Amino acid sequence: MQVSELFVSAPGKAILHGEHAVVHGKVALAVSLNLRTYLRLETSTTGKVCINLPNIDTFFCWDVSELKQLITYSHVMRAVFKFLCMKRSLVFTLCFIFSELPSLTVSVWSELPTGAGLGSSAAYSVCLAAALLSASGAIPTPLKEWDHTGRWCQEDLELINSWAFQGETIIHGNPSGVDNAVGTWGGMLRFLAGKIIPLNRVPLLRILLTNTKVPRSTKVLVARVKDKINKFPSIMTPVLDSVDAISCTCEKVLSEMTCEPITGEHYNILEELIDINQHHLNVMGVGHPTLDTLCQVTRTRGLHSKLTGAGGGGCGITLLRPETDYSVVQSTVQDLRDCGFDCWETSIGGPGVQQHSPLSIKEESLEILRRY
Ligand SMILES: Nc1ncnc2c1ncn2[C@@H]1O[C@H](COP(=O)(O)OP(=O)(O)OP(=O)(O)O)[C@@H](O)[C@H]1O
Ligand SMILES: C[C@@](O)(CCO)CC(=O)[O-]
Ligand SMILES: [Mg+2]
Repeated sequence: MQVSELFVSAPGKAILHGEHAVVHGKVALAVSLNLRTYLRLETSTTGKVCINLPNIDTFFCWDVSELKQLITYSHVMRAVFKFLCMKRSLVFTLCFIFSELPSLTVSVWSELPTGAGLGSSAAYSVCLAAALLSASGAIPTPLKEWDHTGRWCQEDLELINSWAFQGETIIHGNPSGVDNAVGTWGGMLRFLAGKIIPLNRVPLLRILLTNTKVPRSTKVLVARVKDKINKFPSIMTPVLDSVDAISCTCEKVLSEMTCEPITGEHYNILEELIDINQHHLNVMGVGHPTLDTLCQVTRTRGLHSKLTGAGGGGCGITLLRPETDYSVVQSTVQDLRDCGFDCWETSIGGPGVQQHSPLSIKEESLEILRRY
């Protein structure tokens, strides 16, 4: 073990276009949010592995000897997978990253709503991968003495991303990898079949985020879409192809907006793409009455919305034009809050996974992380 106390964080994400279709090899455009998950890892001599997840009211503590027995008892892979069902990704990661099971405490605290479409599972998996890889010495800790945050080099980020993908596989079943890629690299990405292209030339977008607060599981929704594709392949394939074309058109428009004067027509196209994609997502069976309400309410204010992430409730995004007046945003937010939703204007493009000094973490988050 290389460290005694380590803090890392990773951002959540919003998918502009391509959710679900991306699982089936189509393009997705996704962007990091300035809402993050924080993780504290502390090595100890207690002979225990403890994990504290206050966001989901889950607290575990196991004797290292108990975990060791389980690992050597049967075939390693089988044991690990049996484990996973009960004890989630931590043990999985521990078994493979460390040659000796270490004694440590991991605490996670997130600003993201859990299970709401903003990539909370990926941010969690990215943090866990980065912290455990660093603690084991597989990658260095990038924080310099005089800095408050540190970022890993490209090669280390690739390793973190690949482990985070394993975490997502446990939580999601069949993830595309787009969420953990955004959690790892941050910024805006084009994602296609595991290929990640950072989009550096994109305009500053104003986005309203709405959480319908309807709980849902990405795993269940991804499986639902797969069933539908298997049942109606000739009907669903064109829908997925159309979503792919929407992502590509959106990417082209965003790129044009950085090299020519932004016009109303650019925004008209972005809005139409949002509307069409929302219809497609309903066709895939991942809509929800609350998401319909979101679209209707924002439409009465001249704004366009779609679900983001896996759908079935959770969060939606609303595109704001640069000229959208503050009073319009305020009234829309109020209308949506009156529907029982959480709603806020958000900034996008936060940095990917990073290591922190305690000084760079908000006091209240630090207090929660050190409480256990
Ligand atoms: N802060 C956290 N602490 C512990 N577990 C978490 C945390 N955040 C996410 N998780 C795990 O991720 C699960 C939610 O993942 P899920 O993929 O369904 O939703 P999401 O990632 O928020 O949305 P989407 O995948 O649509 O972006 C939770 O049930 C929990 O197992
Ligand atoms: C629904 C989905 O496309 C996005 C979830 O944020 C699933 C995935 O890509 O793994
Ligand atoms: Mg998820």
